[in-house]
Amino acid sequence: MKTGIFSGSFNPIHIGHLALANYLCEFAGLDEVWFVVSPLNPLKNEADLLDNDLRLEMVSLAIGNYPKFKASDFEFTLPRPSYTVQTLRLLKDQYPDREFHLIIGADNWQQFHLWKEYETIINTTPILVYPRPGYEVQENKLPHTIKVVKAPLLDISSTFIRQSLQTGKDISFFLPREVYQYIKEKQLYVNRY
Ligand SMILES: Nc1ncnc2c1ncn2[C@@H]1O[C@H](COP(=O)(O)OP(=O)(O)OP(=O)(O)O)[C@@H](O)[C@H]1O
Ligand SMILES: O=C(O)c1ccc[n+]([C@@H]2O[C@H](COP(=O)([O-])O)[C@@H](O)[C@H]2O)c1
Repeated sequence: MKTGIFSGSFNPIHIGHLALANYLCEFAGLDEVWFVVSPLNPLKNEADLLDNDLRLEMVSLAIGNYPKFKASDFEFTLPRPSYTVQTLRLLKDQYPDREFHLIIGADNWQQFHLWKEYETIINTTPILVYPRPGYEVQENKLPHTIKVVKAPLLDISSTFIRQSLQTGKDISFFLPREVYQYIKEKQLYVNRY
């Protein structure tokens, strides 16, 4: 079983994340993708981060009943900040029947040398890098465990979503309908950022 680990802040999840994960399952050989919601990215500021449970709930709403996706709270009980090397270690211990592949965007790949024990991750886990406009990946210099995914590019970010919501834009087509409704009902991302 090839399982993609897509860990992230997902603050909130948007169609860019979902389309990429969908592509990886249907066209790039993954059997499933787990969206692992991170309590705290070690390199990000906590100030603009919504509660873990709210972000997880939005991921659950977003994936609906597509059988290859799973919303995961695996990192909720781990120490903070959320170090991926530790997450992968524990995942491999607890799910020895799975072959884990780490999914990251090119923005994260550019900063990968700042990640805790990044060399261990490179040596022990295949990585799928998703190109993002503005973040160049030099494919000819990559270690053999790292593959660049030729998925269609959707140049949107959670930052764009948060800022648009805060300024009152109707961006309902950038998020799954259920997530957009949830954000509106709970009035998330209104008075912050
Ligand atoms: N449009 C996108 N399509 C596919 N993957 C994305 C996209 N945006 C971000 N990612 C990747 O998804 C993972 C989780 O991203 P994250 O939750 O930080 O989203 P983000 O949109 O980059 O958020 P923010 O703008 O708050 O930094 C990261 O590896 C990131 O590179
Ligand atoms: O392990 C690290 O040192 C590390 C450094 C930066 C980011 N990460 C992880 O990378 C994932 C993507 O983060 P984000 O905020 O871009 O969605 C998230 O799961 C973070 O915990 C991990």
